[in-house]
Amino acid sequence: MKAAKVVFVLGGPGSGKGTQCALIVEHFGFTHLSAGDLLRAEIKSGSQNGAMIQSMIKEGKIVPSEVTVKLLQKAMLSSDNDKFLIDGFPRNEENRSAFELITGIRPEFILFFECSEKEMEKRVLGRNEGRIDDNIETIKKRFKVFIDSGLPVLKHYDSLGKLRKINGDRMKEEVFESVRPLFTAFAKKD
Ligand SMILES: Nc1ncnc2c1ncn2[C@@H]1O[C@H](COP(=O)(O)OP(=O)(O)OP(=O)(O)O)[C@@H](O)[C@H]1O
Ligand SMILES: Nc1ccn([C@@H]2O[C@H](COP(=O)(O)O)[C@@H](O)[C@H]2O)c(=O)n1
Repeated sequence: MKAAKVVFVLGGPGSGKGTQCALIVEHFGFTHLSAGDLLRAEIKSGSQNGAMIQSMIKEGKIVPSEVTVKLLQKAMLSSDNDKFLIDGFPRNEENRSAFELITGIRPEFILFFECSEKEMEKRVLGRNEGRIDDNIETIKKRFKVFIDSGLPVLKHYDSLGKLRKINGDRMKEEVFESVRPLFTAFAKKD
């Protein structure tokens, strides 16, 4: 597992992480692992953690790291690929340290989409995927959790010189033109 190359993809709810990950997969052959999608699949699977995860997501809270890291680790181990985009993770310092401790992996870099709350709110409310957390009450809670728990993670990686900030407040094609050079450089290095 230590040979795996990981890029963490972060940003507030609706900043466009999943959308840009799909484009990176298409152009650069990464495997996309969304922590949120893995947690939602765990609810659907009837796992004994399902009820707890559902209630945390409904409240916009962060699920205990052990649960999320195990899901990520399982997905990575069952993949043939060695390049992963881990989307929506780490959401707090506990997520970060648990991942490093359990997997022994340090990320190559962190892709961070900066976007205004007004734009993120508009996008999430317009998403129409039937998510239990895409309502104005939960969105406000998710914004607060992002500021309180997510910013310290970004500061940590910034101090290591690993943070790559992208203006996510533009059309998705324009955003991707800022993302592309980071992965072109990474592919050359590889
Ligand atoms: N640059 C963009 N401009 C306009 N709409 C966008 C843009 N990027 C994504 N969207 C739309 O906004 C919504 C949220 O995007 P997406 O799911 O990629 O965000 P996210 O950061 O992964 O959100 P979350 O963390 O809540 O899962 C989707 O409906 C998507 O189609
Ligand atoms: N590392 C994470 C990621 C997500 N969650 C929970 O899932 C919700 C939805 O996440 P998205 O990335 O799909 O927006 C999020 O609000 C958390 O409740 C988590 O606990 N830990």
